[in-house]
Amino acid sequence: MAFISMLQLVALFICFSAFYYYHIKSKRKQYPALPLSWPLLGMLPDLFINRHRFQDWIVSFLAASQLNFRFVGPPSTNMRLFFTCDPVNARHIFTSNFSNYPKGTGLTEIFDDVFGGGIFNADGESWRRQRAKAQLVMHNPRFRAMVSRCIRDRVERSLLPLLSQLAGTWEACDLHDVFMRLTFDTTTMPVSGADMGCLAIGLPEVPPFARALDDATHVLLVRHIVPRSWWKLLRRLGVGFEWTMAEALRVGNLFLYETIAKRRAKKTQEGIDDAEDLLSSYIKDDDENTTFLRDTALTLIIAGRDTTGAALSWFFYLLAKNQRVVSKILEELDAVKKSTSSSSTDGMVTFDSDELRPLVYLHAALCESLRLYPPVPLEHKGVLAADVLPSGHEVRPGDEVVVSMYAMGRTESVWGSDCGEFRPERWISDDGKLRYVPSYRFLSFLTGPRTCLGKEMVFVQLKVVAAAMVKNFEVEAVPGHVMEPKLSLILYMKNGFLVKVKRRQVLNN
Ligand code: HEM
Repeated sequence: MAFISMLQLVALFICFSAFYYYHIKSKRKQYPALPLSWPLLGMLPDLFINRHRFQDWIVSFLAASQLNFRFVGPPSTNMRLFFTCDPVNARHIFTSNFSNYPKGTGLTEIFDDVFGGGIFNADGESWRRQRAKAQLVMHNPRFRAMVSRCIRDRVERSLLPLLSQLAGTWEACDLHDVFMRLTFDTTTMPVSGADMGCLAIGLPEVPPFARALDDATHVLLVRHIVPRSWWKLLRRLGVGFEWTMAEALRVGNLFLYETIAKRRAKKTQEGIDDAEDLLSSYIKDDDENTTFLRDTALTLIIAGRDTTGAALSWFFYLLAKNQRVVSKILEELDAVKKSTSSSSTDGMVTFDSDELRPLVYLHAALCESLRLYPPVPLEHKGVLAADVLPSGHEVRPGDEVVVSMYAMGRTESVWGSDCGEFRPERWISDDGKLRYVPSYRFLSFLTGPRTCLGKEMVFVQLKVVAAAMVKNFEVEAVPGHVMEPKLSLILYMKNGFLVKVKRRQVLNN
């Protein structure tokens, strides 16, 4: 009897599998771009198969589903993600019904040991208070002047000499690595006052703090993918990738607490003036508690360094493929009264951020690059109360809303049939001025009350670096090098960006 029922069970299983196989096959045929839901596994198999092209996979399923798609994980995990790249939904989530879409407990748990109570991980009153304070210190004109000085100094003393040396040897270099080092230096200095010296001729070994940040960022991504109970167990046991995180936090905290102690000592001995770094401003005003200072400094360093480095990398990747755009940027730069930099940079030309502010084409080209390659490609939000989005889709508590900035930048109904092209002209109106584009369509810096606080600082840095490099060097991508985004929270380049650089003939005005 038991034997027969076992046979029956096997037969039943085979029939069910065959039926399901044909059902899936016909669905695949009908909707080839949409993820399919499997018993026990939900849609995870599609995610796994497409992990090497994660962002483009999201673009394809959102395009095939009128910009909105409900993704479900294995039933046991309660993983319910509502993907959207619909601008009206983005405006609703980030602005009109902002208070219903907090970071959510799922995300705050993932980020807790890295960002602590810092602004990225805060909601409600704590977030409001931190945002007001950060806005005040970052909008201080003396802080802005310090950011401009710092980036120009690094370009003249580190970036141009390094590229000049590489140009002399016609040696290939990884420009992605160069930019990550540069922006690590140019973020850590204004945020914490520490000079990391990552970018120099010979590309010295990066300091342990920089490596710790890389490791922590990687583990944060892994925590997004594996079920919560798994990574929490590994963390309790202190093994696997959670061991890496523990070590990264140890190294990171050592650096941060030492830096805070130095700033405090300086305050006691010499006082602190307005022109100094953000950490000093926090200490000067009300000397917040040490944990808060650590969380804030780390949040701002992570917020600024890799995003800006990734933005520069993708911008030069697009320029390398679009010489027409390079020529137009050069034309615009030729009209600027240039300041020739010091002899240490071999007569190369650099620009001050004030000289670059009026340049429309350069600004348009940077926005165009940020549209196609937003350094933060996805934004997650929790759902407090059940709601109906403007697209008509319902979301309920326990769902996670995932807005794809990467997909929105590549959506025809938002940017037109040439949305895949790099065309800075789309940002310029007929009278030659910058065209107004609502921030819920150009989401690279988010929109609404949580809009990026570093946006102005970013454009200053991007312009000073881009202008100096375009003016003094020709950048050629090494043929055959495959360029694609890495599966990560930031849009890094998976294989780096191998280039060769050549000095450009500079005619001084
Ligand atoms: C190209 C460079 C950058 C891009 C694309 C970018 C993008 C973003 C995005 C998408 C957010 C929203 C993140 C979230 O809420 O989950 C954000 C928030 C933020 N960004 Fe940036 N960012 C960049 C550079 C910077 C820099 C250089 C700083 C300052 C050092 C900075 C400071 C912040 C802060 C403080 C927030 C939190 C705002 C809040 O929660 O109220 N960002 N940024």
